[in-house]
Amino acid sequence: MTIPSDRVSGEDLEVWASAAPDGPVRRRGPASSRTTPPAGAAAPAAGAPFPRASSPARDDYQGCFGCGGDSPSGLRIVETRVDGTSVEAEFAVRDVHQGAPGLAHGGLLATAMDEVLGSVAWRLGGRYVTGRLETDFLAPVPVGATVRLRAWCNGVHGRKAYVEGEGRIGAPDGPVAVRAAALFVEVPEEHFTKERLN
Ligand SMILES: CCCCCCCC(=O)SCCNC(=O)CCNC(=O)[C@H](O)C(C)(C)COP(=O)(O)OP(=O)(O)OC[C@H]1O[C@@H](n2cnc3c(N)ncnc32)[C@H](O)[C@@H]1OP(=O)(O)O
Repeated sequence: MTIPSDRVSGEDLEVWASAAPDGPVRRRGPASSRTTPPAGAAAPAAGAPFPRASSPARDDYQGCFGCGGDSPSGLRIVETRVDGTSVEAEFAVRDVHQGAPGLAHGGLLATAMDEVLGSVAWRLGGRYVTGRLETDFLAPVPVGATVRLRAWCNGVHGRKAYVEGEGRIGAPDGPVAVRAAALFVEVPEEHFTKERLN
């Protein structure tokens, strides 16, 4: 078997400078250039409130798999703290979220990151959709665990918002299980109506 030359080893775990509220975070390699703000991107002012106090996408629709209360097997993510630079949220991993027996499915952890990163994007003031989502899975998450999520914006450039976040097991300072960096793209209202089939 040929091992790909770009395979990431444990030694490649590096400190990646970011606007994380607690300073640089550790990733398996840097976020790609597609999720890193370009030179000239507007950086959110430290400590300033988000332009939008809440996210209409969350408040107005309970059918969302990530945050809605009407989705029986949904993640039911609840936001626990919002300040000018970050959003914190959490959800409990249930049996219906399993991949391997007793462990959360990775795709659902990516969904959770999409949700909390998206909440940050919507608080920037526009209507945003995920264009690209990069996810690092760092530790398995057992069923029954609470995943503590946190996300923040690294910069805005035109229609593009660069958002990053992490999910920790059990407590806000618990082991990091998942990290994500994403590019959100601002879209007009018609985006949400023109493709609807019913
Ligand atoms: C509280 C709310 C929580 C919500 C959480 C959930 C969020 C979601 O999951 S949204 C659903 C999943 N996402 C989608 O369905 C989006 C589907 N994709 C689309 O509609 C389009 O491809 C869309 C809107 C992303 C971009 O299309 P379009 O509007 O034509 O813009 P386009 O010109 O292609 O791209 C705009 C810019 O973004 C860049 N871009 C777009 N996609 C990507 C990508 N995947 N990677 C890198 N750059 C990208 C383009 O290069 C372009 O950059 P520049 O302005 O510098 O030239």
